[in-house]
Amino acid sequence: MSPLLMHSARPLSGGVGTRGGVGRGSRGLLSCHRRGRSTLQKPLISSASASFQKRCEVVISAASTTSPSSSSSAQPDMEAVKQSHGSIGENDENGLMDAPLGSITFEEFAQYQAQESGKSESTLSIVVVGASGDLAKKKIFPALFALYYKGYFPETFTIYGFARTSMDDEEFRDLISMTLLCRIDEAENCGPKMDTFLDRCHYFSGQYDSVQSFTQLGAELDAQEAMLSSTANRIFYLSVPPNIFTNCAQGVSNGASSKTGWSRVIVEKPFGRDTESSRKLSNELMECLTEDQIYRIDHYLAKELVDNLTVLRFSNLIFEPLWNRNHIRNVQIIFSEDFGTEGRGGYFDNYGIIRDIMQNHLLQVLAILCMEPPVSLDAEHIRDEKVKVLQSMKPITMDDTVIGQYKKDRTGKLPSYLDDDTVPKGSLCPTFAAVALHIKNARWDGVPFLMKAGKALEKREAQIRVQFRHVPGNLYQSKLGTDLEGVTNELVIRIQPDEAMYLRLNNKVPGLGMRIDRTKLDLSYHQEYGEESMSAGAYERLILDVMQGDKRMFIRSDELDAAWELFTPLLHHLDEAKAQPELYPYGSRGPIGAHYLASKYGVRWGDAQE
Ligand SMILES: NC(=O)C1=CN([C@@H]2O[C@H](COP(=O)(O)OP(=O)(O)OC[C@H]3O[C@@H](n4cnc5c(N)ncnc54)[C@H](OP(=O)(O)O)[C@@H]3O)[C@@H](O)[C@H]2O)C=CC1
Ligand SMILES: O=C1O[C@H](COP(=O)(O)O)[C@@H](O)[C@H](O)[C@H]1O
Repeated sequence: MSPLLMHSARPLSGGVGTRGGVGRGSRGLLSCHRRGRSTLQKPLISSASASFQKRCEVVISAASTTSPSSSSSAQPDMEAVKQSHGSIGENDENGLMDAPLGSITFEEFAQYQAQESGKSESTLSIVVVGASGDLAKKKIFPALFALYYKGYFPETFTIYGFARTSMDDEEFRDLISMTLLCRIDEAENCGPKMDTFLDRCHYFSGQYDSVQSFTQLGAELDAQEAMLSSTANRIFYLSVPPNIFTNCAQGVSNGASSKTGWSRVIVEKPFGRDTESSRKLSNELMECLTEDQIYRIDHYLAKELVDNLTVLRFSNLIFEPLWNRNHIRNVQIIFSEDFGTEGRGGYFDNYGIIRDIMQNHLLQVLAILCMEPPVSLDAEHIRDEKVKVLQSMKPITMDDTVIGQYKKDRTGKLPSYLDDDTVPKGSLCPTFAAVALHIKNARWDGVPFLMKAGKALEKREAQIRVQFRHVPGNLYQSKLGTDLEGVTNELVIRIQPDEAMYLRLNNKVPGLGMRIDRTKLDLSYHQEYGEESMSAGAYERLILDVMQGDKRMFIRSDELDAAWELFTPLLHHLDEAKAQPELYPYGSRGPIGAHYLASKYGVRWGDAQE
């Protein structure tokens, strides 16, 4: 049998609209996957299948009487496919070898058919690798659904979950449907949209270190996509533990990347444990992917108020002239969570709070806050400026570092870090850290950047506080008291919760006499923009950016390297010295050492004063 016949016969023998017969497990290549829920996918696939079947029959009958190259029926088809795909048999844009000239794959044929039937918009497939995991359930699938709900997906799209766990499509849909939400308006068509979305979700059980698994997945994707468009773009979201990133990237590159469009790979954090391991990981990824294809996620960059930092700084006249050592006394970047590492102790103990939060999320915030104005808003220009900030930072000293670990709360009801069964006995892993950072450049020389991050603290909060210098020769000094540093202007950017920006200033209390009050110019996002304004989650924003190829909010390899170069000596020193963390009670404000660190710079933590 000619290759043409072999390829063409596959879907026909699998049967249209059945589950089974083709590919893996219980799914058929052209299966409709629905039991009473589908509204959209079924007719689309059915009509594509019928038309496909008709075209195959023409080719098959022609091929069975004459050779494809001499067949009057088959010849125009082959030519048209060749024209629409360039030269079949040569390397395509992903460097993959296709079928030899003279044969035609089923996918190529179906692509041609899709093109013929007018489906010119490219289709998008998103594969979540590690789909059975915590992040996938909590963040990724809800974000994908929200994007679909809001109309950001192309008309045709396919979602695949990939993991080792054995599940069929229905079980997978049941699993992810638990966390899908209509955040905007529960009443507005949420149920039907959810059903349609779930219809497009499929599951593939495979091994992360098996190129064969990825090749099979690739073949399933080829088949799905071929019904929808002649151009298929693919996003692979690696939501797996970091030791499997490389295997997955190899699998994607060698077995599952798109043959007709782009393939992009989202890599979750952590990117290594230190400079060396991060470089190793980067090199391994670069062996199978190009930098262009890699999207290293830092979801803090997509938080609304972090995204707004460049707007605040570069579209308002009033801040930029003050944004330097002459006017700013110190900057604080604060992260706290009111829960411990419960359930994630195994992961966390290998990393600790500095690697988990500071080296990435908080340092990224600092880089945007301190960078020079970029040449443009282009991702490369912004990342160029961020790298310069990171490369201008002084090494962190132990004198400028405090580490802590939570113990039981005062009542003894809330557990200590060490009470977690997944944490090794006697672990010294810090769940809290505070550091003072310094930038050696003309703008920031002498300004301390105080950063602290902790788990199991009194509240969940992330904020930036820019404390300005006092007014020289202040005419109102007698009214303001002796602590002039305590009544300076302060710009507070509350990243979460209850997103807000406010400026602390001194103001006359209305009425007779002269009393001065420290008050706020307050922009509460909730009040100003309403609840809907905050409905876009960080993961939605990031996935949309990957769809659009916008890398502004993703970490470039040199940025990553500079971030590790800053923290690695400190991290190694803490490990080698077996530094003892200061214990603090669960639910408290953290170790007292953090307050001493701030006072060394004549500063008080702003969050402690509210
Ligand atoms: N969860 C969170 O809140 C956050 C997570 N991240 C990062 O996202 C990624 C995914 O996180 P999360 O979903 O929590 O991770 P999980 O531990 O839940 O792992 C995801 C999936 O990977 C597979 N897996 C787990 N351990 C192993 C292993 N040792 N060997 C092979 N496969 C394994 C499992 O799927 P199966 O067994 O079915 O193959 C699991 O469902 C990680 O890199 C994490 O650091 C980043 C920020 C927050
Ligand atoms: O990356 C991480 O972030 C979360 C905090 O993210 P948020 O968006 O909820 O503020 C943190 O809990 C986790 O330990 C860390 O890995």
